[in-house]
Amino acid sequence: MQTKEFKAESKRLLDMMINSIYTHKEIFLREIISNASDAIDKLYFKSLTDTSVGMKKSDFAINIAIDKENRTLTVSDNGIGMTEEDLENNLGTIANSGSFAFKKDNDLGDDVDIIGQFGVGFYSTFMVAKEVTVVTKAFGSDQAYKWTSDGVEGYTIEECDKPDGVGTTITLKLKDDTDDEKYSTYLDQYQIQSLVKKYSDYIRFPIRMEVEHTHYNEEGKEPEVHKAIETLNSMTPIWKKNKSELKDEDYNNFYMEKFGDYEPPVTHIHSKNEGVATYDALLYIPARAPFDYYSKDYEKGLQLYSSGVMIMEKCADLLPDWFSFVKGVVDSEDLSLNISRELLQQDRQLKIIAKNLEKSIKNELAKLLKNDREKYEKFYSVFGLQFKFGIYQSYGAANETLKDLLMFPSSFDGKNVTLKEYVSRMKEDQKEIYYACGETKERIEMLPQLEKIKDKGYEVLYFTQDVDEFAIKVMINYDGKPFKSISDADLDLDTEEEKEEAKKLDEENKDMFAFMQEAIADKVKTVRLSKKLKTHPVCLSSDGSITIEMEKVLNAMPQNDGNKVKAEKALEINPNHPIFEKLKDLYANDKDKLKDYAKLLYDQALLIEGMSIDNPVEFANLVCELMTK
Ligand SMILES: Nc1ncnc2c1ncn2[C@@H]1O[C@H](COP(=O)(O)OP(=O)(O)OP(=O)(O)O)[C@@H](O)[C@H]1O
Repeated sequence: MQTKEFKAESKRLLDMMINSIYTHKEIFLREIISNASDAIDKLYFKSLTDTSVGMKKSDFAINIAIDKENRTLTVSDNGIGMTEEDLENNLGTIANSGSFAFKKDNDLGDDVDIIGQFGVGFYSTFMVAKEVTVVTKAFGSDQAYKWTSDGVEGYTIEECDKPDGVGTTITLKLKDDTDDEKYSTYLDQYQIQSLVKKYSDYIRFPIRMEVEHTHYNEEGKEPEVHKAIETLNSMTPIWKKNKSELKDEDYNNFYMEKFGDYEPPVTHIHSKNEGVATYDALLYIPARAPFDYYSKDYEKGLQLYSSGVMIMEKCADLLPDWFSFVKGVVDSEDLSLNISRELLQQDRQLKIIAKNLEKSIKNELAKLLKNDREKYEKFYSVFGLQFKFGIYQSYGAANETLKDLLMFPSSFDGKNVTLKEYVSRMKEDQKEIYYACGETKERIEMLPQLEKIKDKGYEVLYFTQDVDEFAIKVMINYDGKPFKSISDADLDLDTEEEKEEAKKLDEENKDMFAFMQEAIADKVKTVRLSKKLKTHPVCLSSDGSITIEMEKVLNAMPQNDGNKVKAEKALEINPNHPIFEKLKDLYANDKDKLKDYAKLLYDQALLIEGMSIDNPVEFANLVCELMTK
């Protein structure tokens, strides 16, 4: 049996490389700058053991030059350079990475950081250039070579002069502009400056370019143009620095510049991790939500760097939805990059990093809540809603992370209370966590059911956001204490004696309640005596799993049009209110009128709950009738 090697049609392969790997043409600059940085790192590494290199770290640099007239963009480095053989092997062979081999063969240490690994990045230049020329002189060689290619037909190598010594100069002759693609954008100084900032800001050697500045003097006078060589990259990322070197101001300035916010963040988290996953992270909790935060246009994610090169602008997998407001950067050398560096391969490392980050964010927020309540509450008023959505949408998976970050206004003093605080001050005989739903605190305060429960000294959480009740239905309980709506049928507030009494009264008036229920049979399932009302005449309560508040929210959703959800409602009558005697009287003497009363009381109860009544005209007529009789 004979083993044969696969053959590749190199022209087609090159075409595929150039045109199908990358989605953004602009990354070509990142790729050639990364190559220049690798070449410098190689020579720098050599200089550590070989004095004949004769260069200090500060002598190394990458230079960019724009020539608008000739439509060329040039990137040069004073790195290790390439021999004729290197040119054949590295630029003439697709998927051969001299850099990867170098990394494998040498024990590089912390000071050298090789980026290249796939042996394809260089070919991305052909996305924007119709011809690429590489002039290079390898360290230790007297001869320089020129490699030229159009990226289609092949390449040529010839001897040449390179007066500026060891290193490599790559010149791209840009393609002609078309209607769809303006390649001349890469001849624009600002575009190049911004691409370097975007992708290569943390390349550890200076990237320099001659930059023009126009100065506008007095009116009427010609503006002056100044030219100067400037370093375009910041080189050391702030997250690589030691925390002790940095002040809050440094962190805040970096945040505002990088993420375009005009307000400093609430807080930052700077972590350096080694072990199962090695990474540096610098995260920020913003003080305000971007305008599109609560819309589907908002994209969550952290900026992802690998070896100082920006890989992804918004890596969504690094943040759970409930912390989608967090901004920041993660830098890791451990990631398995996809060949284009635009995507990650399914990565276990990434999952570990994401889990760690989630924990750090949670801990930081818990710390803020503990140490600076005012600041936390301000933050919570902006982003707290996201936690509730998080619990609801994750079907409870986020409970553990988020339960102690939640807070709700309290019936005690109207101030926010956490669930932990609520439980810690529950009355001795209290078994459940009470809550009441309504549009505003003020509306909830008016709910008739609230009175008796407050009299008992129990605290009630006020739910004013639509998602509140949905979220706690998913949570079911906190610390073993179940949540209970004050509109629930079985609010167990009475003593045994009171219960006995109520049962008797219910029994005695069974027929009357049944009669009333019949009058409003399409609206309520039961009419019964209330055990939770104190001074108010009536209230509604729900018997099934859908509460009245949920009915309100679900039916308000546009997609629910025509398919209305209905809570199983009960109309409850206060036996201590004079209306009860009146009802009994009507049941004995004027049953027709009792029917009207049932309708009116039901509508009243709806209004108190903040719901609209089905037939306002009928309601108004009935009231008028009563007034005029
Ligand atoms: N400026 C340069 N100086 C010296 N050698 C270079 C230079 N540019 C490219 N090379 C050599 O050419 C090889 C191929 O470069 P290419 O950009 O295609 O791939 P890479 O950088 O190795 O990997 P990746 O695809 O991950 O970027 C490099 O590994 C390096 O050996």
